[in-house]
Amino acid sequence: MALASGVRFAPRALLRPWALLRGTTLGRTEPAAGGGGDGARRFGSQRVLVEPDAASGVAVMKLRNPPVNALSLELLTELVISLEKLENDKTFRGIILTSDCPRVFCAGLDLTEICGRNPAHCAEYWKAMQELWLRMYLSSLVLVAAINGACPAGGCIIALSCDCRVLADNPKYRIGLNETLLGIIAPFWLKDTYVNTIGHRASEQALQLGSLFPPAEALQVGLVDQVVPEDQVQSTALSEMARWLAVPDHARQLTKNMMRKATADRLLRQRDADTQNFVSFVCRDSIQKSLQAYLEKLRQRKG
Ligand SMILES: CCCCC/C=C\C/C=C\CCC/C=C/C(=O)SCCNC(=O)CCNC(=O)[C@H](O)C(C)(C)COP(=O)(O)OP(=O)(O)OC[C@H]1O[C@@H](n2cnc3c(N)ncnc32)[C@H](O)[C@@H]1OP(=O)(O)O
Repeated sequence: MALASGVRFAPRALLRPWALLRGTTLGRTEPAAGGGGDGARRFGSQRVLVEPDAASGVAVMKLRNPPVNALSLELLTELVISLEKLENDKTFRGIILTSDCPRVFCAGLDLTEICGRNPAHCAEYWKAMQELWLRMYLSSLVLVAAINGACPAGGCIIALSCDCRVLADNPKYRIGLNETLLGIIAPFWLKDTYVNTIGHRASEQALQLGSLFPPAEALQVGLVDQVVPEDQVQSTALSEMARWLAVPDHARQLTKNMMRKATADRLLRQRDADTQNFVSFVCRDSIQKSLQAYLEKLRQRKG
């Protein structure tokens, strides 16, 4: 998206996301329940529901990839497209990102995308993950995460790439980077994002231990900005949004860029190497075995 200064803020898509979406309903516009004019029309895709409010310049973007909003390739792609659509529409200044699935904000990487898949698929998947993070982390819009459910690993990545996080006060809604407990490692750009948010020492501990923080601890460590009763998450996210939108866009955007560019540039400089590392790492037999065992444990845990 172009800034007043002419600086291009978010990187252009290096993927061709449209190719994945043939036959889906992306771009369809339908009236919101009880809605009338353009400002109340929904658009979106199969897995991302967008409720735009032109009057306030704020859109609510809901993840709806049941049962747990695992980040499938399709969900990643649809998120990038929906974000780009709102960024290109000058009506919008902010997005509230939340979940349409009960009790889960986002379960992180869709493990079925990297278990038993060939290296080419894993590479395509990881590039889509990088793309979403880059776009969200550098978005010129204000992004507020209204976290209304569990938020582990890749879910936490999504939340961390927003400007502000509001978490529902439910002890089951834990947030953090638990990768080590699955036998995998957070990539450097995710580690950097963690450090930027909660500091070096807290990240060092939390990353090694794979800590998933319950709400009070997440607030204490600075992983989220507010913890509120579940029925107040949306209204609090809107109040936060108003606070951020009270600042002139150009000043806020340039400041955001100043704070985040170095972290994003580090990935942009070594995107291919990061992809190769990811692929060779997750395709190792030992890693495949631990991911399979973890998935199996998740499946058996049911009921
Ligand atoms: C030295 C070189 C280094 C190079 C480094 C390079 C790269 C680094 C490599 C990797 C970095 C990756 C970074 C990110 C990683 C991730 O995100 S991994 C995913 C982590 N996610 C989790 O651990 C969460 C797992 N899920 C849960 O804990 C729970 O499901 C829940 C989210 C708390 C929700 O609980 P509940 O409502 O009770 O739902 P169920 O557990 O019953 O689950 C319902 C079904 O959903 C399936 N499922 C859950 N999570 C996932 C998932 N992440 N992927 C795919 N599927 C998932 C679950 O199996 C159930 O399926 P069935 O209905 O039984 O079929």
